[in-house]
Amino acid sequence: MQGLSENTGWFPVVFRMEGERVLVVGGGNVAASKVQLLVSTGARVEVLSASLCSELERMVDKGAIHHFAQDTSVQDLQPRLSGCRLVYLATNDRDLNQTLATLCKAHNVPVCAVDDPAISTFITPALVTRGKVQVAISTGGAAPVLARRLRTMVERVLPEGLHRLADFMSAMRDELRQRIPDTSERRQLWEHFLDGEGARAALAGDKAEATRNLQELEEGNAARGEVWLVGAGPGNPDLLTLAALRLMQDADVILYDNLVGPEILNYVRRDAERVFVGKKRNRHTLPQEDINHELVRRAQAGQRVLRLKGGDPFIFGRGGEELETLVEAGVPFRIVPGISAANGCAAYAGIPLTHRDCAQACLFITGHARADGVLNLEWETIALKNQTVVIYMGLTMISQLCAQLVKHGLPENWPVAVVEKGTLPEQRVCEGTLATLPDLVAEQQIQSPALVIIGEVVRHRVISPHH
Ligand SMILES: C[C@@]1(CC(=O)O)C2=NC(=C\c3[nH]c(c(CCC(=O)O)c3CC(=O)O)Cc3[nH]c(c(CC(=O)O)c3CCC(=O)O)/C=C3\N/C(=C\2)[C@@H](CCC(=O)O)[C@]3(C)CC(=O)O)/[C@H]1CCC(=O)O
Ligand SMILES: NC(=O)c1ccc[n+]([C@@H]2O[C@H](COP(=O)([O-])OP(=O)(O)OC[C@H]3O[C@@H](n4cnc5c(N)ncnc54)[C@H](O)[C@@H]3O)[C@@H](O)[C@H]2O)c1
Repeated sequence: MQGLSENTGWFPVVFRMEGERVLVVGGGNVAASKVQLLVSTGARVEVLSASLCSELERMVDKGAIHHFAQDTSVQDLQPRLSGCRLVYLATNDRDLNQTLATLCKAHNVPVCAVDDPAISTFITPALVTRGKVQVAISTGGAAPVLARRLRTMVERVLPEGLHRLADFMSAMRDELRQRIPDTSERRQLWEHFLDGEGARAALAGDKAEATRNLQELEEGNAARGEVWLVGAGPGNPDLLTLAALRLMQDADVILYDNLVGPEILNYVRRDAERVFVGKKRNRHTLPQEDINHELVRRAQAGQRVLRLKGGDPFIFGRGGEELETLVEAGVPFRIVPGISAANGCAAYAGIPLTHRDCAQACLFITGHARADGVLNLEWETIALKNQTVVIYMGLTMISQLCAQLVKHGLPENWPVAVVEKGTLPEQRVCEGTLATLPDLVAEQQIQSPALVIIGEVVRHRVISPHH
């Protein structure tokens, strides 16, 4: 299914730990780091180890944990397992950890051997905590240091008062549930709240202002749909804008084309409805008029509709036509530009689109032919030196294109490149000339989506030694 990532084998859930018994075997620094996390959940922690590091000793002295001063064998552990929620094996004895893990599994008690994810039935994620808000980061045991680095990054972006915001929302939830029984209406209200002044007030601890703002939103809360026309860029999710990402997380429904791949759709809110509206050359799944109509219909029903387009909506994206319909119907909209294929492919192929030595201009052209198969272009203005020509959707007409440019005055050895699946890991670049390219494309079986770049800048192509 599109949008689902591959099988990870691990599933993060959030367990209620208050008052639960947890055993930790081992008394070193690693045991201490797990014990600290566990104690902060309200779990009853029992540590089994002959020796304790100073931190664990301090916790025993404070009465925060129970200590059984014994080196642990199967016989010692077995009678303690009943009624036990989790077991950590944190000794420095790999064989022992393995034997004890087998015992725990036989008794169906979840176990983490800190030196061996392969025999563990659970592992500990890196955690960022702001009151009730917890962000858990796991690499499935692959790279704990990476998990730790990501934790630092998340720490930096989460706002300081997040716990206050969560507490405020929690406190208002019951009331709101009674006043607004409809779930999707309630969710929309919360999202408007989070976008605005109310959330800022709650973060800063100003409950009165936050309450006032929420009330205002509620009073003016006739469900109001809108359409967001968003460019998703050339394919690589690294090239999404922050605005695109935010709207992808907020939308109720998304209408997307072929050029928006699963890599991008992965970033759309999980429970948003997804509508594929197709669009491959000459094979529209939904005709453009139906798409326009669908956008209006859904917005008028109160949905926040994300119209997600490959590249930029205003560059060969028919975004203009969709907006005209919205304006006629009085539907509010927002436009978010995307990185167009020309920019993305040029950068990822290392071809500068302009260059002081040879190109002072750059033309973007669509290579989409008329129904009779003829390319109807202003060849005199295209077949010029000192400029770069970028052709979108030019692959099927490549022979005609090259022939016309030679016929209108460009030399046969004029450089041309085709970038297939630009910006994605599978990207291929095929370089040739107006004379050789059509055969090269056929030989190398270049497929769409592909972008054609014509001009001397192709000779200035640069490739980083690290790639
Ligand atoms: C997230 C964090 C939580 C925590 O510890 O609370 C955590 N490890 C952290 C740090 C860390 N761990 C290690 C180093 C030293 C560098 C290195 O050696 O690589 C550092 C860095 C440091 O300390 O800075 C060594 C190490 N760790 C494991 C092995 C065994 C192995 O992989 O085979 C070895 C090799 C031992 C050796 O060879 O001697 C195994 C596990 N470590 C996990 C979690 C689980 C997987 C989580 C995931 O990725 O999903 C898992 C499977 C089991 C578990 O512990 O539950 C915590 C971040 C703390 C934070 O938030 O700052
Ligand atoms: N998961 C992680 O986050 C992580 C991080 C670093 C290291 N490690 C691994 O975790 C292991 C423990 O690391 P550490 O730094 O805490 O080691 P450590 O040597 O400081 O501590 C080992 C502890 O285990 C105790 N122990 C030994 N045999 C025991 C037994 N039979 N019963 C009860 N306790 C026993 C020792 O008394 C000691 O307190 C290491 O082998 C290392 O490979 C895991």
